[in-house]
Amino acid sequence: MRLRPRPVCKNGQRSSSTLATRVELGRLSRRLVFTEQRRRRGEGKGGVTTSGTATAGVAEEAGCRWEGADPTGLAGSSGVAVGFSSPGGASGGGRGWGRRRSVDDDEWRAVVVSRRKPTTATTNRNTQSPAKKMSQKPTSNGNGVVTNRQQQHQQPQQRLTLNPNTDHNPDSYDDVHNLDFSPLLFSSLERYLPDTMLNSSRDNKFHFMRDILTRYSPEGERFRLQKHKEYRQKIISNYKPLFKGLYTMHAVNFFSSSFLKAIKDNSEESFRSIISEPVPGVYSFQMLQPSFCDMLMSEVEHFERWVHETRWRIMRPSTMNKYGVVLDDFGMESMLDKLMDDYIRPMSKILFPEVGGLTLDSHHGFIVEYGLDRDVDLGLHVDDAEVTLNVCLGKQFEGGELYFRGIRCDNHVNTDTLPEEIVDYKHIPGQAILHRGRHRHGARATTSGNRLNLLLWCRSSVFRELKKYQKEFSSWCGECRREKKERQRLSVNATKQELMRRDGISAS
Ligand SMILES: O=C(O)CCC(=O)C(=O)O
Ligand SMILES: [Fe+2]
Repeated sequence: MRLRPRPVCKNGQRSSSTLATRVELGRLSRRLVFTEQRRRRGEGKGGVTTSGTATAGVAEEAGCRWEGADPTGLAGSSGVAVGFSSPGGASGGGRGWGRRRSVDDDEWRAVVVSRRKPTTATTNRNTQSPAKKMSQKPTSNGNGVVTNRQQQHQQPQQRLTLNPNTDHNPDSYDDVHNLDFSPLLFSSLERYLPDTMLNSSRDNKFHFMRDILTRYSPEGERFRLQKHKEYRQKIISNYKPLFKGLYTMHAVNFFSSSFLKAIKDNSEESFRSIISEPVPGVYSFQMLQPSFCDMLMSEVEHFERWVHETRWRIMRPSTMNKYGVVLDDFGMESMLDKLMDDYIRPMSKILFPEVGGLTLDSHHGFIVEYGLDRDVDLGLHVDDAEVTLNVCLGKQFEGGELYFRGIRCDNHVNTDTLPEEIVDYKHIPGQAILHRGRHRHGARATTSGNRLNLLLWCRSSVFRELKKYQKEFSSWCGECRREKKERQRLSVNATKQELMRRDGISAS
């Protein structure tokens, strides 16, 4: 009857330009600089430990869920989960949670599986990312001598300064894809560059900072990230999409007009005008056009056929899914990034501000497939996400209802469910739901036909970083709120008793 925390995965970082993010990244940069100073003084364990904390804070985490063979060859010898905790004690425990095979709703059995995802591998098939270009192309050093950039960027002393240069206006790295670290972290770190570097080219600064940051990311983790990146790139360069139009965002072809209008209006009122709340904290709205749903399902079928014919070994969305595919792995990552940035974040900002709804900056996008000849059901679990988008694509099916069991923080994920928290939701093709990842849920058996759903787990690295410092109480956790109320009740009672006792004393 217990869920165990699932260590989380790392992924590339998407930027968000909120003030909170900037402040937070500023703080992380300072921590990184401090650690760098300690490392130079020979204190601590050579950067790995604390650096992990600094970079882990801004690195996104992905719930890469595996089934069966591990195509990257990185799985533990048992073939089961390889758990990762972020270095520096910033363990992922409780951020992502085990998934789940359950016989009935009340059975909480978690399978702890996790895999680090690669960092933002770009999915653009034709263009090489600026980061890649930066790292590969030999360039002129300005004296007409062509040098290898790697050498060019190797500075005799790779040091950051202790105090930031607050007058310096940092460059933006938002357009540099394929980064292992957040573009914001680079902007933030720029103020700590030595004076000689401050006015150097963006390319130079980028390499200088990346070399420093890389020292803080453990080698094993970098290896895993690299392997996953290669895995993704291999698929993308071999698989020929059926519908190319699905791989870039074409909003008018994808979304229903009511959804488009609400997003365009971009106000609380416009969002509330299209949503209903079938379960408290779960928002439902018409989202996808039937033609888009059909195309996406055909694309998935086409991909699965290609996998079968080529005997390609792919990663399933999770250990609990024998079927289903990770859309990010075969070219849809940038389209889904856009879906999160331009459509889901604006809504989450209004609906889920307290769990990082306004700073969502990375995602894990996949398709789940249910039916008697596919996965049948899904046990009770929480997602490795701050906000989850779940859209039913079709086809015809019976069963497959979602059941919800209340929102819980890490500390309370296994606590009892109150009667009012027990609510079911029936999927309708084209219809989306948006809920907190920490809203405990599962799916009942699909008893006939096939059900395919699009899932987008959206994450906020800022929220995750901040959460580390706020372990005591989560305003959004049902159990935390109950405990707080109980504490207040006890305190009021104690005060009353004390007053009565004093009254009694003075009366005698
Ligand atoms: O089957 C569904 O609709 C829910 C899937 C889900 O919760 C998940 O994959 O995390
Ligand atoms: Fe889920």
